[in-house]
Amino acid sequence: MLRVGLTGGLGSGKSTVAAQLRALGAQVIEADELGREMMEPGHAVYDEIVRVFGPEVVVQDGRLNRPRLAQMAFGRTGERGRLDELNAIIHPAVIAAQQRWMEGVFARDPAAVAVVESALIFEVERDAKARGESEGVLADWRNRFDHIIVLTAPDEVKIARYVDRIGADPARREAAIADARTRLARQMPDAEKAARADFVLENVGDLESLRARVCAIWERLRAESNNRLNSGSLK
Ligand SMILES: CC(C)(COP(=O)(O)OP(=O)(O)OC[C@H]1O[C@@H](n2cnc3c(N)ncnc32)[C@H](O)[C@@H]1O)[C@@H](O)C(=O)NCCC(=O)NCCS
Ligand SMILES: Nc1ncnc2c1ncn2[C@@H]1O[C@H](COP(=O)(O)OP(=O)(O)OP(=O)(O)O)[C@@H](O)[C@H]1O
Repeated sequence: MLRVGLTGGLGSGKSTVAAQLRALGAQVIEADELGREMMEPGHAVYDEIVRVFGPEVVVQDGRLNRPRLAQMAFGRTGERGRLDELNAIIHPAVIAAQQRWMEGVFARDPAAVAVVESALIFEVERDAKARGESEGVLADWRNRFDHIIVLTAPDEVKIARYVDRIGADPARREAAIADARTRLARQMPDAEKAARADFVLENVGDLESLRARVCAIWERLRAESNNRLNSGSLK
């Protein structure tokens, strides 16, 4: 068994690499997906968001108004926003769900390589400490992962990819770029992420070059997982 974190800033290529790893045989989960599930009506996280942010973040069908919540969380230009409050509600639940998912994967397949894709592996701990929470599930990402893969790219490349991916129409492009910059500003710079990584993938070339480097990393991860199983050194 091997627990791998796949991280990188917005638009760095995490989902792309996650899909490549999945095709090679990794078990992969996306933190964003877990977060989205928990933000659906019927979940405690949803209830807490509505309690803290008020009924204005709910639309008619009872689901959350994500653009409104994003505006409140990240703030309008020049405002601080309320992201810390939102993170404090969502992050502990998402990390706990990641842990449960990994336990399930390894129970089914002790040789599995389990990959958690998340933009915020390092930020979760940094932001929890800033809130004064130095104990608990968020405390140390090193306890949760055996290896970390970090994707990097210049901010302008990341922003362009993000804006293209969300399909912002030309009239909304400037606003989408500003939104991307606001989000990036709340993420750890690439150099700090890379300094904590076991594998750094600079994603500035074409997809084929990325895939070749992902394959090489995959071979090492798979071999290590098998070696651990064979030597009985399950953590
Ligand atoms: C504010 C919300 C409602 C905006 O939703 P929206 O659909 O517009 O964006 P989405 O969730 O798809 O995120 C898009 C990108 O924004 C960036 N981003 C999202 N949350 C954060 C955050 N807390 N800090 C920094 N960057 C973030 C990431 O790069 C992410 O890939 C949502 O992002 C959210 O609830 N964020 C806080 C919880 C969180 O950390 N989620 C991400 C991992 S669980
Ligand atoms: N090397 C590359 N060459 C060309 N396009 C790429 C490359 N890497 C990623 N992309 C494209 O850039 C966009 C963003 O990539 P992806 O969704 O994988 O990033 P992400 O880190 O998961 O983003 P987000 O944080 O916004 O969810 C996608 O449309 C993807 O197809």
